[in-house]
Amino acid sequence: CTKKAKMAKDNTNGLAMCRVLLAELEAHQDAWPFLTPVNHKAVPGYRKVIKKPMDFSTIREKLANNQYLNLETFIIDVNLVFDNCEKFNEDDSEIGRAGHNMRRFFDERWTELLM
Ligand SMILES: CO[C@H](O)CCc1ccc(O)cc1
Repeated sequence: CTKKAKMAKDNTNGLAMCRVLLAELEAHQDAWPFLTPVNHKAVPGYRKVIKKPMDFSTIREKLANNQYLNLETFIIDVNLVFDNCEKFNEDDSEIGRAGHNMRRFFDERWTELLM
């Protein structure tokens, strides 16, 4: 097959992996802080502190609208969820711990799928 066809296949495989990974993130017991956008009207300071909000439902919407070029651009958005969480929450807090647990789970899973 041509280089272009191989690239297309890789993207298809990459996007299939995004769907598998996102479903597993959403199903994780510690996913609850990340399932929907933070309500910045209800959380003082959030909009000021977190410049690029991201959550799993927004990632799902972007995936459905074909807004991820490949697995890499998807991983950037998932990491944004966890980086925002670390910025706004103490490590020793319910949500802080959930963020660390979810990041560890995600890192282990995508590396397993890719290796
Ligand atoms: C992913 O959750 C966000 O970091 C917001 C966390 C938060 C929301 C309300 C609070 O009273 C405290 C922290």
